[in-house]
Amino acid sequence: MAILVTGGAGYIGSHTVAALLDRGEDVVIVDNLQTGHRGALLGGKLYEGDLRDKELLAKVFKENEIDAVIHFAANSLVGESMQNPGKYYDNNVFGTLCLLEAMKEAGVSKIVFSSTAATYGEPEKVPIEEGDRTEPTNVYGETKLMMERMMAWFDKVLGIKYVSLRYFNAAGAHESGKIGEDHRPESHLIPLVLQAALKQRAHISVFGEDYDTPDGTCIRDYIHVSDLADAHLRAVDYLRKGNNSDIFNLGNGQGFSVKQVIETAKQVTGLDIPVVMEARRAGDPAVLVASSDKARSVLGWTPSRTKLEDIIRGAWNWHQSHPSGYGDN
Ligand SMILES: O=c1ccn([C@@H]2O[C@H](COP(=O)(O)OP(=O)(O)O[C@H]3O[C@H](CO)[C@H](O)[C@H](O)[C@H]3O)[C@@H](O)[C@H]2O)c(=O)[nH]1
Repeated sequence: MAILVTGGAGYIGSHTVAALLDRGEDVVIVDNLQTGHRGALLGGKLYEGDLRDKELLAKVFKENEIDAVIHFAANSLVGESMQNPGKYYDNNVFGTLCLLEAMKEAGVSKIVFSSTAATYGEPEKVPIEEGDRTEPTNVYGETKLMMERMMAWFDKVLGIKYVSLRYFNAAGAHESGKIGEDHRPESHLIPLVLQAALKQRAHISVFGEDYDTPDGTCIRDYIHVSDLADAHLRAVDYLRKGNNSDIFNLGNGQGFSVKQVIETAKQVTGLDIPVVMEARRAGDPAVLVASSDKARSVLGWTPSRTKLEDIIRGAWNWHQSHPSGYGDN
């Protein structure tokens, strides 16, 4: 039996594919390679194409004995979603509908879903727990919440079981040094800081130092991408054992400020990183930190790469050895 990974050539998808291959799973990937990279795949059988292509999906389910799906394929840029909402409803929401319909047709009843802390919006308290209010403040978070709700109804009506994993700030790179983070354009803090260290950009901008936090900059929960990958494998096992659908936060449980990230990057790289203070970025909550107690107790998940310094060192190794990311692919 194989596991279908949609969006498997993306950042978190490719690390999950690597972890699945490591434990000997058969892996089938569907990726349209719009934001993913062929070079990020360390193995598996790739179908290059889009979830909204119903014929392609029918062919994938026909040609492979798929037992479970891990669903990453989506657009995930908050800023872009606020400029082009239709793109997010189409690719994320309609794409997920096509996938669930294809699963129904093929009789596949297990799906692990890549969700986000952006489903909560401005948190009502910190650390955030799964039962807390979900009121997204951007279209990206809204579409992910809609996708979760769609899965809940496909479970109630058709018995398709899901595990939704709400990640906080994915960071770091694979221990092998072969795969890492390559977004174009890059908008995430750690890769941007490291690109500034490599002199690929003139400086790192800090978006706001007047937040209600100890040093005035935003606090986020940075979680290693390989720890995230491990949680997906545990979620597949959880569903294979016949458990019920559920939602889990995935984070370190520890927050670091933008200034702490930059200081740590300076130490790890031993390089000067020019910093420019700028205005707040729209829609950034001051503090986002996860309670991952539920994932720990129910899935037995324990993140093992929790030191910010180690997370940044892994990312630095990747950036140094791949200064142009995956190059043209
Ligand atoms: O050049 C930059 C880039 C980011 N930041 C700051 O660094 C922090 C982290 O920003 P990222 O863009 O790296 O990450 P976000 O917290 O905005 O977003 C992440 O978490 C979101 C959930 O809240 C979504 O899941 C999203 O996809 C994911 O990247 C924020 O306070 C941001 O303002 C800067 O100061 N300068």
